[in-house]
Amino acid sequence: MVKLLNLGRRSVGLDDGKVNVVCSQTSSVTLVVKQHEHRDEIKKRISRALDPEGTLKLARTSGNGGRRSSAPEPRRDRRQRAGPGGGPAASRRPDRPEGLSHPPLLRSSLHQTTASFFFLLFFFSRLCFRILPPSSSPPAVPCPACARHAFCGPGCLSAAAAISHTPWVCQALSRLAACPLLDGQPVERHVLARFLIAACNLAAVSPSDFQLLLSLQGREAHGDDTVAAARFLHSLLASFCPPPPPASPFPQGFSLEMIVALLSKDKLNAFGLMEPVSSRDGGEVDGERSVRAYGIYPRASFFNHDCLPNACRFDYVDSASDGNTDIIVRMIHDVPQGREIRLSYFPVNLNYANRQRRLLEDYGFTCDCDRCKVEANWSDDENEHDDIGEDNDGDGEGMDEDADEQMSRSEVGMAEEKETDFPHAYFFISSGGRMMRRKPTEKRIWTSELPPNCDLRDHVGLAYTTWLYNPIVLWRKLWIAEYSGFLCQPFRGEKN
Ligand SMILES: C[S@@+](CC[C@H](N)C(=O)[O-])C[C@H]1O[C@@H](n2cnc3c(N)ncnc32)[C@H](O)[C@@H]1O
Repeated sequence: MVKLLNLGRRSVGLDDGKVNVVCSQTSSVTLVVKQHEHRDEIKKRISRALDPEGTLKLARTSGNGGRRSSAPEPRRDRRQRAGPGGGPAASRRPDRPEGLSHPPLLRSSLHQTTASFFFLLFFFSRLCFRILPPSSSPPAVPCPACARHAFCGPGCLSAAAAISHTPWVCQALSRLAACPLLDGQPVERHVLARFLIAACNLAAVSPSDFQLLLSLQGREAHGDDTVAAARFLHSLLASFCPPPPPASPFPQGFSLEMIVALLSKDKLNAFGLMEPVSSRDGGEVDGERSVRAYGIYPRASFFNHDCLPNACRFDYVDSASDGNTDIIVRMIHDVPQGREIRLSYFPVNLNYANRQRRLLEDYGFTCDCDRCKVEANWSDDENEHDDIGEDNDGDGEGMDEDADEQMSRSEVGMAEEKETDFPHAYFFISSGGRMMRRKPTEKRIWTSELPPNCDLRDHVGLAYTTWLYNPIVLWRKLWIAEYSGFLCQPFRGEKN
């Protein structure tokens, strides 16, 4: 499920000629799904994906069309280690058991799609992906059939048995674990094999959700790596996988073409859910954080990328509340009416060259966002300082979370001198170069007083929860200063 919250002060309006997914429940959010291509296909996809009861409507913009909301990023934090995607009422997966029900916010209007499926875990519960308790009570509940996979409780186990850890999946994963063909293969291929098992299961358990998965962007393999991986996985599945479940529309298993398409969809659309910041024994995770699971959120996959995004997504996988695998997309700042809402597919601190390379390799496009237009003209030296520390993947490892506080006044001054280079930006900082670029009108960004009665604990907590991989943390301090008004708005009771 995708929750969309606008914490800004103005509602976001609509714009003629764009496809908008509109939520009639939240009154203050509109996300414009701006398709770069395949406009008609996207419209069809959206109408297929939405609630036929009409709580969500596909709306053509009509002037001031009221206040709406919609959904699509993948934060496309796909196979990134450490550091980096509601469905049709007609195709719901079985009701989730007590404790795993849908969250109250948008509950009735943004149904969790059954096509949000996940894979991969070690110390995490197989269905909800919460971290498992070390050995204390309540104990983790192992799968009675394979004992390899554990769940955080009986409810989680029984839901998984009907959805994602069906007897077929259980058998397939057990065979996969014992399959010598995977020895010595990169982790990526292990993960992709699990993804294909999950997809094969989805096709049998929920054919309509599988169709939804197929409707996501991505058909062809970008690059030789994907083709080679697809060939390998095709023969791997054929040799070790049990025959597809009887209900499967693919009685012979996936064809090579289907595998290529699925890998491509995964590559373009999967969101990574990161390991917690703390390890299981309570200490800090040493070194890189890994991804604990990937999820494909069909609606969230409508988000396009921007290197200076105006929204970001959060997850709260270890929270005790229901819907812990929901993605929450929050506006970073107010945006003018009609502006497309975009996320960054990776941490924003990557420099121009690395961003372009990654977008081309992973997502198949060249970015010409406003930030890229500006940075394309920067000298190599300027761009070099843009990545965080030594970590060229930009996942933020080792970053001092208070780096932004440490910027000296002279550095602020230097940044001010350059601000005309970057007129559209609210702010952008990089801890490597300790540079800050500010919106020209915000002269007192560092000294703004927070309004009285402003309880920042939740907000700071949110930022901390995700600081290693979420761009917003880079901006946390600035954000608080500049947008203290919106930070003071209540979170409407949802607790994550
Ligand atoms: C997850 S999809 C985003 C939604 C997609 N536009 C759709 O219609 O489903 C990712 C793909 O969208 C396109 N895309 C996303 N952001 C873009 C951008 N800033 N410029 C050009 N294409 C972009 C690329 O083709 C990318 O591989």
